Parts: sequence; C-alpha cells; structure tokens
Amino acid sequence: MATHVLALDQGTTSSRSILFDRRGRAVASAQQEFPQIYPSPGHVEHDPLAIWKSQLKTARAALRKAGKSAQDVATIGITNQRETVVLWDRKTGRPIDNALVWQSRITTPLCEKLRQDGWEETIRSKTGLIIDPYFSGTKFRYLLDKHKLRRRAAKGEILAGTVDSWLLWNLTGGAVHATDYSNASRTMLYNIHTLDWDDELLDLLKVPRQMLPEVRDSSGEFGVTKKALFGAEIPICGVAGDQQAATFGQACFERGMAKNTYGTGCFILLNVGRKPIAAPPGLLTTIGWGINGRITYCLEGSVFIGGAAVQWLRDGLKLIRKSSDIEELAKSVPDSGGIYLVPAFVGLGAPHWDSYARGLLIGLDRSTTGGHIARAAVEAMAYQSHDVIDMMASQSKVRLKTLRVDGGAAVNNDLLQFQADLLGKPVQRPVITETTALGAAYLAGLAAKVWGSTAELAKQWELDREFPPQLATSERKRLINGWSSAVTRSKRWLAD
Ligand SMILES: Nc1ncnc2c1ncn2[C@@H]1O[C@H](COP(=O)(O)OP(=O)(O)O)[C@@H](O)[C@H]1O
Ligand SMILES: O=P(O)(O)OC[C@H](O)CO
Repeated sequence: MATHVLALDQGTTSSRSILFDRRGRAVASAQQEFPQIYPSPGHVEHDPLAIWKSQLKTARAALRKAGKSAQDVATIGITNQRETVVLWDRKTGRPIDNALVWQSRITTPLCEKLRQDGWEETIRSKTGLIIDPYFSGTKFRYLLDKHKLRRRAAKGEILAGTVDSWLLWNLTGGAVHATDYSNASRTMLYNIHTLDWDDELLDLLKVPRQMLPEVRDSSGEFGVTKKALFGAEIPICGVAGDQQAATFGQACFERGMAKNTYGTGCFILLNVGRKPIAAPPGLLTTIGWGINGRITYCLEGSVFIGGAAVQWLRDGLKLIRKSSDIEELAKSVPDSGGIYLVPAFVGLGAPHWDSYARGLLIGLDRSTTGGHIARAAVEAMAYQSHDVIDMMASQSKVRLKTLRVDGGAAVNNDLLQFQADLLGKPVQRPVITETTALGAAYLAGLAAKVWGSTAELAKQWELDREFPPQLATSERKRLINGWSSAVTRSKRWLAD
C-alpha cells in the first residue's frame, strides 16, 4: 500500500523534494540549486525550464534515496516560491520568457502609476494586498506588453501562472492548468471575498481571464502525474504557497496561532480564522489555505532581509566564513554595545514598505568590534519580526497565542531568546523545521486520506525547545526605542 507522501518544495534559490512517512518524518530528501539571473539592477529572473528540471530531478532523487517507487507514494504536494510568474505557450508548453521573480522591482513605475491613479484602496479591499512590484499582477501585464501577446492570451493560446501552476502543467503533461487559493491570493488579481479573479482588476492590468489557472482547494484533486515521469501515475492532492504551507506544517490551525520563518527574509503569518479581517497598516490579508471550499485567512508581514544580512557579513564584509559562524562571533560580546544594523538593502518591507530606504549601521565608536556587528545583524532579524508581530497583535484584535518558528536561522538559540525577550512572549521551535515541505505533504495527505483530520496533524507537532521571555519591560522598551529611531534614519534615503 502507498503510505508515503512526496513534497515538492520549489524555492527561490533551490528546488527540494522530501519524502515523508505516515508519521510526518522525512525519509529522504534531495536538493538542487539553479541559476539566479540579474539582467539589470533590481530585476531578478529564473529560467522556467531550470525550475522544472531541477524539481523533477530532486523528486526522482528523493525516491531513489529512500529506495521507494511511485507505487509507494500515495500523493504529491506542491509548495512554491510565491508571486513569481511564468507565461507559456499552451500548444508547445514552451515558456515565453524567463520567470519574473517575486524580488524583481521591474514593475515599480507601473505600481507608482496605479498609486497615483488612486487604486490603493480598491486593491487593498479586494485583494488584501498593497500596491507593490512584489505581487504577480503587474508582472503578468509587463510580460504581456513586452511580447505583445494579449490577443493570443485572450484566445487561451498563452497561459500564465505562478510556479505551482507551471509545475502542475508539466507534471500532468499539460492536462491541468490550476492553482490554489493561497497562491491566487498573492497575484493582486484575486478577490479574496468573492473567491474569484476580479474583473475590474483584470481590466485594470489588462490580463485576460482565459490565460489564468482555475483556482482550487489547497487540499484536493489536482490531477495525476504523467506516467512517464515516475513510472506510474501519482495523484497530486495538495498545493500551497511556501509561507502558507509552512503555517500549515506548523499546525497553526487555530485563530491566534502564528509562525515566523527565518530564512533569507522573515515571513510571519498569523491565523485570523474564517473571516478576511482588514489588515493593520503595512500588513497584508492573505489566504492561508482552502479546504472543502472553507477558507482560513491570515495576516502576513514579509521582511525582505533576515538571514541575508548574515550572508552579507559572510560574503560582503568577510567577517565570517560560513553563516553558522555568526553565533560564535556574536557570543564574543555580551551585548550589541548600542549598535543597530537596519538591513534595508532592498528597501524595507512590512510594516514600513519603503523602497527608498537603504541599509544603516549606527552607534559605532572606537570600541566597536566585529562581534557587535554580528550581534546587531542577528538582532535585526528579531527587531524586524517584532515590528510586524507587534503591529499584528496590537492592531488586529486577534490575540497572539503562540509563535512557532522555523527556517535556516531558527537553529540560532540566541536569536530565538532575543525574539522572545523583545515580544515578551514565548517562542516555540518544533523538532521538524522542514515545515514548508511538511505543510505541502499534510495538505496532499489529508485529501488522499493518509491523515484523517487537522486534529490528527496537530498531534504530530512536537516541541524541540521553548524560549520564555526573560527581559524586564523597561529594558525591552529601551532597546526597541533605539531600534525604531535607527529605522527612522534609514527611511527614504534614496529619495532624499
Ligand atoms: N546559525 C545561524 N544564525 C543566523 N543565521 C543563520 C544561521 N544559519 C543560517 N543562517 C541564515 O539562514 C538563511 C538560510 O535559511 P533558509 O531557510 O535555508 O533560507 P531560504 O529558504 O530563504 O533560502 C541564510 O540567510 C543564512 O545566512
Ligand atoms: O523561496 P523562499 O523561501 O525564499 O520564499 C519566497 C516567498 O514565497 C516570497 O513571497
């Protein structure tokens, strides 16, 4: 009997596949990086075929490593870097151009124009999003304009989608053009109240509905893989954007439960229940997942530079050799010595959304060492996450019950302790931190009846370590005031 679930985790810098058993344990995994393409400053692209080929290769490798075949796999779940868009030809399956990656700022002028024309409120109320090049809508329009494909798109000859749809199309041999609620909610074209592509916004961005995927439950049927790919057909029963999948993998099933993923950036999602509550300033309302047509909504705050600041210390300043060395260097000093690093390297994301802000290191004197800077870089992840979580908790009327954490930098105990200290709330790290892939596996496995209910999944969540807050309120306030004034100084740097 097929008892395993294969998760395909298509990330920004690499494709990963993990095979899970019934108890949610990773049996085997494989990962492959693929090239990042930077055609001009602020513009990032991927080759869609490199995405597909690397994903397929890792899926096959994970099965091989586990000594399993397609017959052992009950279902596949897909999770993906979000907002990144691909256009392809329905007949040939060939991509029209490189994928425009979520980080790309290429549509900044178009977004500026939408803002000037007063679309902010309409877009916010319909989609839960703010106007920013981050989201897919303006990217679809950019590619349609660039290749003059609107007429063919309107006839359904050109298809468009986020990375999940692109993988689904290839996995099913061109039989299925679909996405799930969570990915659709990141396009700036999807109405999160009516649960449909929004005609007014499609018109505004001149995106023909015919090219867009059908939107389905995150946990449900998405077709089967083409037999030639794995030797037998495997049902695909789960799809979700990677941050939503991580929230699901962390078993944040109840209102008030939140997760923070500390990776290149930091992505915080708070489950707010069955109603799409309006987000506080600077935050987004987004769809977490849909199961049997029932939607769970989340508030989201995305911090663009988290662990990437540690990479900068490694590659730019050469203060450390590998990312994990940051821990020892940071421990060489008792505190940051009043140093703050605001890593606004690509502007600031939530809750500030200032694309003109730039990085700032402040408070230096002759006693400053690499240790202080290392500490400031780690603390910056916690400060930025604090700003988002504080805004979520104080202005949304949803009480934060738990903060669960994951991502590559969540191995850093000092970071998590500092986070708990800043929030005045405990932080919980689970045993399994591959929560993105696990979430995709759970969504697929629920639909394929590998697991019976979310209650059963919640029981599988296991605590590795809890970090209780230890700092006095006055000290917490002092630190946060210092941080806030550093952030203020970094804002609008380029604009001025
Ligand atoms: N011990 C550590 N302390 C702080 N940051 C770390 C540590 N180990 C890794 N990182 C950072 O975590 C990030 C990698 O996390 P990961 O979840 O793999 O990222 P992503 O999925 O966004 O590529 C890198 O930016 C790296 O610098
Ligand atoms: O691929 P990641 O982990 O960097 O995640 C990217 C996010 O989905 C962008 O919104």
